[in-house]
Amino acid sequence: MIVAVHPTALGPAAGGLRLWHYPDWRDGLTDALRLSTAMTAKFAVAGLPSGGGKAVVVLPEGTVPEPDRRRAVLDDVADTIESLGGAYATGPDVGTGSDDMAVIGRITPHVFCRPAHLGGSGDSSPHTARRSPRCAPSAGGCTAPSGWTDAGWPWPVWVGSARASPGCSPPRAPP
Ligand SMILES: NC(=O)c1ccc[n+]([C@@H]2O[C@H](COP(=O)([O-])OP(=O)(O)OC[C@H]3O[C@@H](n4cnc5c(N)ncnc54)[C@H](O)[C@@H]3O)[C@@H](O)[C@H]2O)c1
Ligand SMILES: CC(C)[C@H](N)C(=O)O
Repeated sequence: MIVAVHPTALGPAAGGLRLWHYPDWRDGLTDALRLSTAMTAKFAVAGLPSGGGKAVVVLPEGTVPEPDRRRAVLDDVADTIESLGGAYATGPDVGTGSDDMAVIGRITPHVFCRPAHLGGSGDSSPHTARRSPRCAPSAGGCTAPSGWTDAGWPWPVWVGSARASPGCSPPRAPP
């Protein structure tokens, strides 16, 4: 398990927990460092007083942990986060979701996106899915064409459990 805390100058670090397969644990380390840096940029763009962070649990290729084992792993993650005393808070990411945050939240308060019925902010994936089509042109190095809307995407976008509405008309090519 790797927890990467980028800067905390503006506030405690936050970023999701990635539970994913890597050929080697060092690949997970590289991912955690890369993604924590990206979280810093995301918070800066949003004007939020947080630093970037990321947690990665490296699963061996081709393995799927049994429920008991998965639960034990989440407990270990929670213990580690709790030991950091609030310097880092986690949330969902690839391989984890709100229910996993509920498990972590039994051990540490430094977790977000727990299910709404437990008092958390709920699943972040619908919001992410809805906005992803808008971000895609920027990520590709071009700007969105004028008239681009959240619905202006010709194929469904999945993030976690959520699906963004497929577009009613295909986006035009960027100028
Ligand atoms: N879930 C959220 O609330 C949230 C919020 C912000 C950003 N994100 C970002 O959205 C992206 C997707 O996250 P998610 O929550 O949908 O994860 P998820 O675990 O629900 O889904 C990830 C999917 O990607 C597939 N995948 C992983 N590695 C792949 C590869 N190398 N090639 C092809 N497919 C691969 C997996 O099989 C899985 O179907 C991530 O980059 C995550 O950081 C998620
Ligand atoms: C929930 C949030 C931290 C998300 N995983 C992200 O990468 O932005």
